[in-house]
Amino acid sequence: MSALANHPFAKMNGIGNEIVVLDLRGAGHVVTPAEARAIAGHPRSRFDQLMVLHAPVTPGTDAFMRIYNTDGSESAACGNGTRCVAWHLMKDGDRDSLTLETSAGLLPSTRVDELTFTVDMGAPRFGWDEIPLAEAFRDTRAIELQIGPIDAPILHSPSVVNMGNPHAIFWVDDVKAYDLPTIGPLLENHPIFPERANISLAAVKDRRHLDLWVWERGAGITRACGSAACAAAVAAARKNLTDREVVVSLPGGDLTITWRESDSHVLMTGAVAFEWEDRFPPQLFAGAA
Ligand SMILES: N[C@@H](CCC[C@H](N)C(=O)O)C(=O)O
Repeated sequence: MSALANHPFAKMNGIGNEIVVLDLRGAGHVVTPAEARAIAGHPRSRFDQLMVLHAPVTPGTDAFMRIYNTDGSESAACGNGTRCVAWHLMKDGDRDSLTLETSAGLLPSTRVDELTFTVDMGAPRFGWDEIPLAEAFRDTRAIELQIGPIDAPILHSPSVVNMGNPHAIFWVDDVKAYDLPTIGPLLENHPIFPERANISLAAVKDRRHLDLWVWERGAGITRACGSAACAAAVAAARKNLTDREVVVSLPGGDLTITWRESDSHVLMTGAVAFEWEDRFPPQLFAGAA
């Protein structure tokens, strides 16, 4: 029988980004891509990201997280899921801060109020080989990439940012004027992105406000993506379109993003919601190794 049979999980969301939190600290089991897909396929445990907690690796941290997309692939960053994990680990105690870790680094997380958390998402990276891109670009504020007819591109010149995961941000006037469900997978899998990419459409409303719509690598259209909000905020500030603190409005709600001058770290603040707790039915994993 699978180690996950009858295991409890929490269904949550971070401004509409669907999250399942699975606490495997001490269990010694690593979720396989097939198990992640099986969990995503059940209505009670449907997710955009599955946040799996393992025993801490770095001394002084509280948990190491593995993050799975709907298609079973892994990511090293998920802003909305990290806030959900922070809630899960702080809900019954008297602590107001903790530090989580992924393969991309440490994520200090602080409670603002009962359902609002700030996560230090670390420093963005802008080198073409850090995104990563398949070929060298000197200026990652606007790379030479376009889709559509050569003389009348539909989308072109995205900014690219690594926030622990790869992001491309296309600048538009109205995020809903484009068919992102069709365009998103073409760009996610474009050969310029050897590890695929999360694809955002961003509209600058004023120097302190962005609209954002995201096609997520491995998950598709979601109601919110925290790392994309961070990536878009720093990309906009790098182009001097906005200040270093902005509100990013996504279909599921707002995140406040601050790109701190002192150490270049990006702070993401937003709400989480608890939906339910349940246990995985044993038959869910039949055939999923
Ligand atoms: N929704 C997340 C990002 C999830 C990871 C992404 N799909 C990837 O593969 O990098 C967020 O809130 O940051």
